[in-house]
Amino acid sequence: MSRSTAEAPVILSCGDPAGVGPELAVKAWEALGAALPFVWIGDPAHLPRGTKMREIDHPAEAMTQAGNGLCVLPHAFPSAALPGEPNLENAQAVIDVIARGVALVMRGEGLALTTAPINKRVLKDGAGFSFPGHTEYLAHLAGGAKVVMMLASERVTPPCRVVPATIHIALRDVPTAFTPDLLRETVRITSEGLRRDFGLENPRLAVAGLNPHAGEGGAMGREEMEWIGAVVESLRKEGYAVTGPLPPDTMFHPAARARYDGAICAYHDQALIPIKTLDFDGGVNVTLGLPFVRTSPDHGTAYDIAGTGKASPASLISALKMAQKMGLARRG
Ligand SMILES: NC(=O)C1=CN([C@@H]2O[C@H](COP(=O)(O)OP(=O)(O)OC[C@H]3O[C@@H](n4cnc5c(N)ncnc54)[C@H](O)[C@@H]3O)[C@@H](O)[C@H]2O)C=CC1
Ligand SMILES: NCC(=O)COP(=O)(O)O
Repeated sequence: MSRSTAEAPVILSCGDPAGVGPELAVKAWEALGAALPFVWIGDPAHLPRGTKMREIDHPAEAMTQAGNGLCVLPHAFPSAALPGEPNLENAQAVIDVIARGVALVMRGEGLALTTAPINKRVLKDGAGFSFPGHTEYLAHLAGGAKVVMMLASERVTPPCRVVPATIHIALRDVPTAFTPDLLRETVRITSEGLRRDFGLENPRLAVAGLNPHAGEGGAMGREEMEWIGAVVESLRKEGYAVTGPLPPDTMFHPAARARYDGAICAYHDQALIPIKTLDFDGGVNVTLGLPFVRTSPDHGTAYDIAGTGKASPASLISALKMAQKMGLARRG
Protein backbone atom coordinates (compact mmCIF):
# COMPACT_ATOMS: atom_id res chain seq x y z
CA MET A 1 0.00 0.00 0.00
CA SER A 2 1.36 3.41 -0.93
CA ARG A 3 2.23 5.90 1.78
CA SER A 4 -0.33 8.39 0.47
CA THR A 5 -3.14 5.82 0.57
CA ALA A 6 -2.24 4.78 4.11
CA GLU A 7 -2.42 8.42 5.10
CA ALA A 8 -5.89 9.18 3.77
CA PRO A 9 -7.95 11.38 6.13
CA VAL A 10 -10.66 10.25 8.51
CA ILE A 11 -14.15 11.00 7.15
CA LEU A 12 -16.58 12.69 9.57
CA SER A 13 -20.29 12.65 8.70
CA CYS A 14 -22.19 15.72 9.93
CA GLY A 15 -24.99 13.88 11.76
CA ASP A 16 -28.05 15.91 12.71
CA PRO A 17 -27.19 19.52 11.80
CA ALA A 18 -29.55 20.80 14.51
CA GLY A 19 -27.53 18.95 17.15
CA VAL A 20 -24.04 19.57 18.46
CA GLY A 21 -22.35 17.84 15.50
CA PRO A 22 -21.36 20.92 13.45
CA GLU A 23 -19.95 22.93 16.36
CA LEU A 24 -18.06 19.90 17.68
CA ALA A 25 -16.49 19.31 14.27
CA VAL A 26 -15.10 22.85 14.46
CA LYS A 27 -13.87 22.39 18.03
CA ALA A 28 -12.25 19.08 17.07
CA TRP A 29 -10.47 20.75 14.17
CA GLU A 30 -9.27 23.56 16.46
CA ALA A 31 -7.83 20.93 18.81
CA LEU A 32 -6.33 18.61 16.19
CA GLY A 33 -5.47 20.75 13.16
CA ALA A 34 -2.94 19.13 10.86
CA ALA A 35 -2.07 16.46 13.47
CA LEU A 36 -5.13 14.43 12.53
CA PRO A 37 -6.44 15.26 9.06
CA PHE A 38 -10.17 14.71 8.78
CA VAL A 39 -12.88 15.78 6.36
CA TRP A 40 -16.35 16.91 7.44
CA ILE A 41 -19.16 16.04 5.03
CA GLY A 42 -22.06 18.41 5.43
CA ASP A 43 -23.61 21.69 4.42
CA PRO A 44 -21.17 24.58 5.00
CA ALA A 45 -24.19 26.78 5.80
CA HIS A 46 -24.77 24.65 8.94
CA LEU A 47 -21.38 25.48 10.45
CA PRO A 48 -21.18 28.19 13.12
CA ARG A 49 -20.77 31.69 11.70
CA GLY A 50 -17.11 32.59 11.17
CA THR A 51 -15.85 29.00 11.01
CA LYS A 52 -12.37 28.81 9.49
CA MET A 53 -12.92 26.23 6.76
CA ARG A 54 -11.69 25.01 3.36
CA GLU A 55 -14.11 23.52 0.86
CA ILE A 56 -12.43 20.64 -0.94
CA ASP A 57 -13.39 18.39 -3.86
CA HIS A 58 -11.61 15.22 -2.80
CA PRO A 59 -10.65 13.82 0.64
CA ALA A 60 -6.96 13.56 -0.35
CA GLU A 61 -6.75 17.37 -0.32
CA ALA A 62 -7.20 17.28 3.45
CA MET A 63 -3.77 15.71 3.84
CA THR A 64 -2.22 19.07 2.92
CA GLN A 65 -5.04 21.47 3.83
CA ALA A 66 -6.02 20.27 7.32
CA GLY A 67 -3.80 22.86 8.99
CA ASN A 68 -5.55 25.73 7.19
CA GLY A 69 -9.12 25.22 8.33
CA LEU A 70 -11.83 22.60 8.77
CA CYS A 71 -11.82 20.62 5.50
CA VAL A 72 -15.36 20.35 4.15
CA LEU A 73 -16.74 18.14 1.40
CA PRO A 74 -19.88 20.17 0.71
CA HIS A 75 -23.23 18.39 0.75
CA ALA A 76 -26.24 20.59 0.03
CA PHE A 77 -29.16 20.26 2.47
CA PRO A 78 -32.67 21.47 1.63
CA SER A 79 -33.10 23.55 4.79
CA ALA A 80 -31.27 25.69 7.29
CA ALA A 81 -30.36 24.17 10.64
CA LEU A 82 -31.38 25.94 13.83
CA PRO A 83 -29.54 24.59 16.88
CA GLY A 84 -31.84 22.52 19.05
CA GLU A 85 -34.68 22.52 16.51
CA PRO A 86 -34.73 19.27 14.55
CA ASN A 87 -35.95 19.63 10.99
CA LEU A 88 -37.59 16.70 9.23
CA GLU A 89 -36.81 18.26 5.84
CA ASN A 90 -33.12 17.59 6.37
CA ALA A 91 -33.55 13.94 7.35
CA GLN A 92 -32.82 12.38 3.96
CA ALA A 93 -29.68 14.47 3.50
CA VAL A 94 -28.39 13.29 6.91
CA ILE A 95 -28.80 9.69 5.73
CA ASP A 96 -27.19 10.48 2.36
CA VAL A 97 -24.13 11.96 4.05
CA ILE A 98 -23.61 8.74 6.00
CA ALA A 99 -23.87 6.71 2.78
CA ARG A 100 -21.45 9.08 1.05
CA GLY A 101 -18.97 8.64 3.89
CA VAL A 102 -19.27 4.86 3.67
CA ALA A 103 -18.65 4.94 -0.10
CA LEU A 104 -15.47 6.97 0.47
CA VAL A 105 -14.04 4.61 3.08
CA MET A 106 -15.08 1.53 1.07
CA ARG A 107 -13.11 2.95 -1.88
CA GLY A 108 -10.12 3.62 0.36
CA GLU A 109 -10.37 7.40 -0.10
CA GLY A 110 -11.01 7.76 3.60
CA LEU A 111 -8.94 6.01 6.27
CA ALA A 112 -11.92 5.43 8.55
CA LEU A 113 -15.41 6.78 9.21
CA THR A 114 -16.42 8.76 12.29
CA THR A 115 -20.10 9.62 12.57
CA ALA A 116 -21.58 12.57 14.44
CA PRO A 117 -24.83 11.84 16.28
CA ILE A 118 -28.16 11.43 14.53
CA ASN A 119 -31.64 11.58 15.96
CA LYS A 120 -33.21 8.25 15.06
CA ARG A 121 -36.75 9.48 15.44
CA VAL A 122 -36.18 12.48 13.15
CA LEU A 123 -34.76 10.22 10.45
CA LYS A 124 -37.68 7.81 10.81
CA ASP A 125 -40.34 10.51 10.70
CA GLY A 126 -38.61 12.64 8.07
CA ALA A 127 -37.27 10.02 5.69
CA GLY A 128 -38.72 6.64 6.73
CA PHE A 129 -35.33 5.50 8.02
CA SER A 130 -35.97 1.89 8.97
CA PHE A 131 -32.80 1.21 10.95
CA PRO A 132 -32.51 1.56 14.74
CA GLY A 133 -29.24 3.48 14.34
CA HIS A 134 -25.96 3.87 12.46
CA THR A 135 -24.80 0.42 13.51
CA GLU A 136 -27.51 -1.45 11.63
CA TYR A 137 -27.47 0.99 8.67
CA LEU A 138 -23.71 0.63 8.24
CA ALA A 139 -24.03 -3.16 8.37
CA HIS A 140 -26.66 -2.88 5.63
CA LEU A 141 -24.45 -0.62 3.48
CA ALA A 142 -21.62 -3.09 3.93
CA GLY A 143 -23.71 -5.84 2.36
CA GLY A 144 -25.27 -7.30 5.48
CA ALA A 145 -22.13 -7.62 7.60
CA LYS A 146 -22.57 -9.18 11.04
CA VAL A 147 -21.61 -6.44 13.44
CA VAL A 148 -21.62 -5.56 17.12
CA MET A 149 -21.70 -2.21 18.90
CA MET A 150 -18.84 -1.68 21.32
CA LEU A 151 -18.32 1.34 23.52
CA ALA A 152 -14.77 1.81 24.71
CA SER A 153 -12.91 4.13 27.00
CA GLU A 154 -9.16 3.76 26.85
CA ARG A 155 -8.77 6.73 29.24
CA VAL A 156 -9.89 4.87 32.35
CA THR A 157 -7.68 2.26 34.02
CA PRO A 158 -8.15 -0.55 33.29
CA PRO A 159 -9.88 0.28 29.99
CA CYS A 160 -13.65 -0.14 29.89
CA ARG A 161 -15.04 -1.87 26.79
CA VAL A 162 -18.66 -2.95 26.71
CA VAL A 163 -20.74 -4.70 24.07
CA PRO A 164 -24.55 -4.82 24.29
CA ALA A 165 -25.66 -8.07 22.61
CA THR A 166 -29.14 -6.63 22.08
CA ILE A 167 -29.20 -2.91 21.30
CA HIS A 168 -32.16 -0.62 20.71
CA ILE A 169 -35.08 -2.77 21.80
CA ALA A 170 -37.55 -2.53 24.66
CA LEU A 171 -36.42 -4.10 27.92
CA ARG A 172 -39.42 -6.43 27.89
CA ASP A 173 -38.19 -7.91 24.58
CA VAL A 174 -34.65 -8.62 25.81
CA PRO A 175 -35.18 -12.12 27.29
CA THR A 176 -36.57 -13.32 23.95
CA ALA A 177 -34.00 -11.56 21.74
CA PHE A 178 -30.99 -12.58 23.82
CA THR A 179 -30.47 -16.12 22.53
CA PRO A 180 -27.64 -18.69 22.53
CA ASP A 181 -26.96 -17.99 18.85
CA LEU A 182 -26.80 -14.23 19.44
CA LEU A 183 -24.45 -14.67 22.39
CA ARG A 184 -22.16 -16.97 20.38
CA GLU A 185 -22.11 -14.57 17.43
CA THR A 186 -21.48 -11.55 19.68
CA VAL A 187 -18.54 -13.23 21.40
CA ARG A 188 -17.00 -14.30 18.08
CA ILE A 189 -17.31 -10.87 16.41
CA THR A 190 -16.06 -9.06 19.51
CA SER A 191 -13.10 -11.40 19.92
CA GLU A 192 -12.11 -11.02 16.26
CA GLY A 193 -12.61 -7.22 16.39
CA LEU A 194 -10.46 -6.80 19.51
CA ARG A 195 -7.79 -8.99 17.95
CA ARG A 196 -7.84 -7.21 14.60
CA ASP A 197 -8.31 -3.61 15.64
CA PHE A 198 -7.01 -3.44 19.21
CA GLY A 199 -4.01 -5.76 18.93
CA LEU A 200 -5.19 -8.21 21.62
CA GLU A 201 -4.00 -11.72 20.74
CA ASN A 202 -6.77 -13.71 22.43
CA PRO A 203 -9.07 -11.15 24.04
CA ARG A 204 -10.49 -12.05 27.46
CA LEU A 205 -14.25 -11.58 27.40
CA ALA A 206 -16.59 -11.57 30.38
CA VAL A 207 -20.26 -12.38 29.84
CA ALA A 208 -22.73 -10.63 32.12
CA GLY A 209 -25.69 -12.52 33.50
CA LEU A 210 -29.14 -11.39 32.48
CA ASN A 211 -30.60 -11.42 35.98
CA PRO A 212 -29.58 -9.84 39.29
CA HIS A 213 -26.67 -11.76 40.84
CA ALA A 214 -26.51 -13.78 37.58
CA GLY A 215 -29.62 -15.60 38.75
CA GLU A 216 -28.09 -16.80 42.05
CA GLY A 217 -28.58 -20.44 41.30
CA GLY A 218 -32.09 -19.98 39.95
CA ALA A 219 -33.34 -17.94 42.92
CA MET A 220 -33.88 -14.86 40.72
CA GLY A 221 -33.89 -16.04 37.15
CA ARG A 222 -32.98 -19.20 35.29
CA GLU A 223 -31.37 -18.15 31.98
CA GLU A 224 -27.86 -18.39 33.43
CA MET A 225 -28.44 -22.01 34.52
CA GLU A 226 -30.46 -23.02 31.50
CA TRP A 227 -28.19 -21.77 28.69
CA ILE A 228 -25.81 -18.83 29.27
CA GLY A 229 -23.36 -20.94 31.31
CA ALA A 230 -23.45 -23.72 28.73
CA VAL A 231 -22.77 -21.33 25.83
CA VAL A 232 -19.82 -19.81 27.69
CA GLU A 233 -18.47 -23.29 28.35
CA SER A 234 -18.80 -24.35 24.71
CA LEU A 235 -17.06 -21.16 23.54
CA ARG A 236 -14.21 -21.90 25.94
CA LYS A 237 -13.85 -25.33 24.38
CA GLU A 238 -13.56 -23.61 20.97
CA GLY A 239 -10.62 -21.62 22.35
CA TYR A 240 -12.23 -18.30 23.26
CA ALA A 241 -10.99 -16.78 26.53
CA VAL A 242 -14.46 -16.20 27.84
CA THR A 243 -15.79 -16.29 31.42
CA GLY A 244 -19.20 -15.90 33.00
CA PRO A 245 -21.99 -15.43 33.47
CA LEU A 246 -20.93 -12.81 36.02
CA PRO A 247 -23.20 -10.79 38.34
CA PRO A 248 -23.65 -7.57 36.32
CA ASP A 249 -23.50 -5.24 39.33
CA THR A 250 -20.01 -6.25 40.41
CA MET A 251 -18.17 -6.65 37.12
CA PHE A 252 -17.36 -3.03 36.24
CA HIS A 253 -15.24 -1.76 39.14
CA PRO A 254 -11.50 -1.45 38.38
CA ALA A 255 -10.36 -4.72 39.98
CA ALA A 256 -13.05 -6.64 38.10
CA ARG A 257 -12.25 -4.95 34.77
CA ALA A 258 -8.60 -5.92 35.18
CA ARG A 259 -9.67 -9.54 34.66
CA TYR A 260 -11.07 -9.03 31.16
CA ASP A 261 -10.64 -6.97 27.98
CA GLY A 262 -14.31 -6.63 27.04
CA ALA A 263 -17.68 -7.18 28.69
CA ILE A 264 -20.50 -8.82 26.74
CA CYS A 265 -23.77 -7.52 28.11
CA ALA A 266 -27.32 -8.70 27.56
CA TYR A 267 -28.87 -5.31 26.83
CA HIS A 268 -28.18 -1.65 26.07
CA ASP A 269 -28.26 -0.09 29.52
CA GLN A 270 -26.37 -2.92 31.21
CA ALA A 271 -23.47 -1.98 28.91
CA LEU A 272 -23.84 1.76 28.45
CA ILE A 273 -24.58 2.90 32.00
CA PRO A 274 -21.17 1.81 33.35
CA ILE A 275 -19.13 3.35 30.53
CA LYS A 276 -21.08 6.61 30.35
CA THR A 277 -20.75 6.92 34.12
CA LEU A 278 -17.03 6.18 34.09
CA ASP A 279 -16.12 8.37 31.11
CA PHE A 280 -18.98 10.27 29.47
CA ASP A 281 -16.54 12.72 27.91
CA GLY A 282 -14.12 10.22 26.46
CA GLY A 283 -16.11 7.11 25.57
CA VAL A 284 -16.09 6.02 21.93
CA ASN A 285 -18.64 3.95 20.07
CA VAL A 286 -16.99 1.47 17.68
CA THR A 287 -18.75 -0.85 15.24
CA LEU A 288 -16.88 -4.16 15.09
CA GLY A 289 -17.34 -6.53 12.15
CA LEU A 290 -17.48 -3.98 9.32
CA PRO A 291 -15.07 -4.08 6.37
CA PHE A 292 -14.04 -0.53 7.34
CA VAL A 293 -13.37 1.27 10.60
CA ARG A 294 -16.26 3.22 12.14
CA THR A 295 -16.20 5.18 15.38
CA SER A 296 -18.51 7.75 16.95
CA PRO A 297 -18.73 9.84 20.10
CA ASP A 298 -20.76 8.07 22.78
CA HIS A 299 -23.21 10.95 23.26
CA GLY A 300 -26.23 12.01 21.24
CA THR A 301 -27.45 15.17 19.54
CA ALA A 302 -27.68 17.15 22.81
CA TYR A 303 -30.34 19.55 21.48
CA ASP A 304 -30.57 21.14 24.93
CA ILE A 305 -27.11 22.70 24.60
CA ALA A 306 -26.69 22.88 20.80
CA GLY A 307 -25.49 26.30 19.71
CA THR A 308 -24.61 27.43 23.26
CA GLY A 309 -20.92 26.55 23.02
CA LYS A 310 -21.22 24.30 26.09
CA ALA A 311 -20.78 20.97 24.31
CA SER A 312 -17.50 19.19 25.00
CA PRO A 313 -15.60 17.91 21.96
CA ALA A 314 -13.71 15.35 24.07
CA SER A 315 -15.68 12.29 22.97
CA LEU A 316 -15.55 13.29 19.29
CA ILE A 317 -11.80 13.92 19.55
CA SER A 318 -11.35 10.49 21.17
CA ALA A 319 -13.46 8.97 18.37
CA LEU A 320 -11.38 10.64 15.65
CA LYS A 321 -8.13 9.55 17.33
CA MET A 322 -9.36 5.98 17.69
CA ALA A 323 -10.53 5.95 14.06
CA GLN A 324 -7.13 7.10 12.83
CA LYS A 325 -5.27 4.57 15.00
CA MET A 326 -7.50 1.68 13.94
CA GLY A 327 -7.46 2.75 10.28
CA LEU A 328 -3.68 2.95 10.17
CA ALA A 329 -3.39 -0.42 11.94
CA ARG A 330 -5.66 -2.04 9.33
CA ARG A 331 -3.53 -0.60 6.53
CA GLY A 332 -0.44 -1.99 8.20
N1 LIG B 1 -24.36 7.71 17.67
C1 LIG B 1 -25.50 8.37 17.64
O1 LIG B 1 -25.94 8.79 16.57
C2 LIG B 1 -26.26 8.60 18.90
C3 LIG B 1 -27.45 9.26 18.83
N2 LIG B 1 -28.20 9.46 19.96
C4 LIG B 1 -29.45 10.18 19.77
O2 LIG B 1 -29.34 11.48 20.34
C5 LIG B 1 -30.63 11.92 20.71
C6 LIG B 1 -30.59 12.52 22.11
O3 LIG B 1 -30.27 11.49 23.03
P1 LIG B 1 -30.09 11.70 24.60
O4 LIG B 1 -30.44 10.43 25.24
O5 LIG B 1 -30.78 12.95 25.01
O6 LIG B 1 -28.54 11.83 24.83
P2 LIG B 1 -27.53 13.03 24.61
O7 LIG B 1 -26.18 12.41 24.71
O8 LIG B 1 -27.82 13.79 23.39
O9 LIG B 1 -27.76 14.03 25.85
C7 LIG B 1 -27.76 13.56 27.20
C8 LIG B 1 -27.22 14.68 28.11
O10 LIG B 1 -25.82 14.80 27.94
C9 LIG B 1 -25.47 16.11 27.53
N3 LIG B 1 -24.44 16.03 26.51
C10 LIG B 1 -24.47 15.26 25.40
N4 LIG B 1 -23.37 15.45 24.68
C11 LIG B 1 -22.62 16.34 25.34
C12 LIG B 1 -21.37 16.96 25.08
N5 LIG B 1 -20.64 16.68 24.00
N6 LIG B 1 -20.88 17.84 25.99
C13 LIG B 1 -21.58 18.15 27.09
N7 LIG B 1 -22.79 17.60 27.39
C14 LIG B 1 -23.30 16.72 26.52
C15 LIG B 1 -26.73 16.73 26.96
O11 LIG B 1 -26.72 18.14 27.05
C16 LIG B 1 -27.81 16.05 27.79
O12 LIG B 1 -27.97 16.76 29.00
C17 LIG B 1 -31.57 10.72 20.57
O13 LIG B 1 -32.29 10.85 19.39
C18 LIG B 1 -30.63 9.54 20.47
O14 LIG B 1 -31.16 8.49 19.72
C19 LIG B 1 -27.78 9.06 21.20
C20 LIG B 1 -26.58 8.41 21.32
C21 LIG B 1 -25.72 8.13 20.19
N1 LIG C 1 -27.01 4.42 22.57
C1 LIG C 1 -26.00 4.28 21.59
C2 LIG C 1 -26.47 4.76 20.29
O1 LIG C 1 -27.57 5.22 20.15
C3 LIG C 1 -25.55 4.67 19.15
O2 LIG C 1 -26.20 4.09 18.09
P1 LIG C 1 -25.59 4.05 16.63
O3 LIG C 1 -26.23 5.18 15.92
O4 LIG C 1 -24.12 4.17 16.74
O5 LIG C 1 -26.02 2.72 16.12
